[in-house]
Amino acid sequence: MALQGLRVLELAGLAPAPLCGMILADHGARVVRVERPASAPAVQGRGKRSLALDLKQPRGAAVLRRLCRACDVLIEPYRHGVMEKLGLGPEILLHENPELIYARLTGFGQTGTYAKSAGHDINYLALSGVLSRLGRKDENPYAPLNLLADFAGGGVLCTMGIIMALYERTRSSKGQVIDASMVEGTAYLSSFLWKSGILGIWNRPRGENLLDSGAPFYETYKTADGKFMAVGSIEPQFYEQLIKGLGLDSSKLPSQFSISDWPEMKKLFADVFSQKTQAEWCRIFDGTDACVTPVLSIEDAASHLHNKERGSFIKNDQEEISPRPSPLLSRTPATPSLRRDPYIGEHTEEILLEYGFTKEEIAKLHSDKVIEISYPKAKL
Ligand SMILES: C[C@H](CCC[C@@H](C)[C@H]1CC[C@H]2[C@@H]3[C@H](O)C[C@@H]4C[C@H](O)CC[C@]4(C)[C@H]3C[C@H](O)[C@]12C)C(=O)SCCNC(=O)CCNC(=O)[C@H](O)C(C)(C)COP(=O)(O)OP(=O)(O)OC[C@H]1O[C@@H](n2cnc3c(N)ncnc32)[C@H](O)[C@@H]1OP(=O)(O)O
Repeated sequence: MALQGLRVLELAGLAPAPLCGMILADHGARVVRVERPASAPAVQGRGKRSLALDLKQPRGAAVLRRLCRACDVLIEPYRHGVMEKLGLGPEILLHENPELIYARLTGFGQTGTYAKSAGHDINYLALSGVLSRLGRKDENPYAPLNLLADFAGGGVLCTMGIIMALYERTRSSKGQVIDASMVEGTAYLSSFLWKSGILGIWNRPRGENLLDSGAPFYETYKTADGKFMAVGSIEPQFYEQLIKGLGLDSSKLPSQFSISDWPEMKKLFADVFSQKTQAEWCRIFDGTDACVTPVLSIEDAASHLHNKERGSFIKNDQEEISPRPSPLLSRTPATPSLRRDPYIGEHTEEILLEYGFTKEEIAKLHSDKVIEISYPKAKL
């Protein structure tokens, strides 16, 4: 795997940092999740091991410093100032390990008025400018779950930063600090919104444009069985196939880009789509270039023929289904762990031994409650 041998410490965070760590683990990195003792169970722990360590105790922070001397990447997801307060700021850790990649994944970044403020995906999305463009006509802006800022602008772009820093390190033998702000990450991945002004596709109010549910040919429609179809027939040659599949006569319809007719066209399409089930529409549109696909549920996505053929989803030893790592690397593909996510502190001892702690040191840290060791219950 591409990241075989890479040592990563991921300090436990809510959503974005765990995705970042999981991507690295899927590609072979040895990711240790450093968790607060007695904390809530983590998610997105695929392929990781868990170390329960109390960083609030000076000896706990000292343990982390020692681990950082021997690792490649540290991912920290706390507000600016938290790591410094613990004596674990980048100046100290990079001084002790100049090759360390110190990735700071926060909402507002390390500087600026909001740097120390609490926030969540919706706040970062709002401050990036992107939220103002999301939503339907005459409705309030709408955040698409916590996918855009937390995961795309946060977890994924932070992973990219780490990979770029690792690549640069092969030349310089030097680590560096990554300031991954989810506000900026969200804006950056949405560069199209800023850089496509010349196309004139965003100059109407929210929900009245080509790609924001304004156009009848870029929309979802309810089917007779209460499911939905997604329509993305933008180009005229594909739109023509949509009209054909719907059984309509294009000579009797307004032209595709007659914006004033869009609301009426939507009503027409909605009426037609409501007359057949999702399966019936799939039989009509599958194999055509109409750009019409079923809106699958999270549960159904894995069993769709196309996704099955590609093995796009995997099942772990608990029968839990999740997406396979993407993209696919031809020579060094990711081979994600199929084991369940770790319990908090399940690997504390194993990890500390691996990083050079003695059994006596571990026992002392344990009896002083600096670390927590939990053993998985045996299956009887
Ligand atoms: C929309 C998403 C978030 C969705 C997450 C949800 C899935 C979950 C959120 C709440 C969960 C529920 C809740 O916990 C209640 C139940 C608990 C139960 O066990 C399970 C069911 C629950 C219902 C549970 C269910 C789900 O899990 C939830 C619904 C996001 O947007 S995520 C992105 C958030 N933003 C960021 O990550 C940006 C950077 N971070 C921050 O800005 C802040 O961390 C944040 C997120 C605002 C939180 O602020 P907070 O004050 O809590 O933390 P920090 O200021 O960063 O400081 C961290 C403190 O923790 C200390 N610490 C850290 N590690 C250790 C350690 N190993 N040992 C000891 N102490 C540690 C650190 O020293 C800091 O202490 P101080 O505050 O004293 O300095």
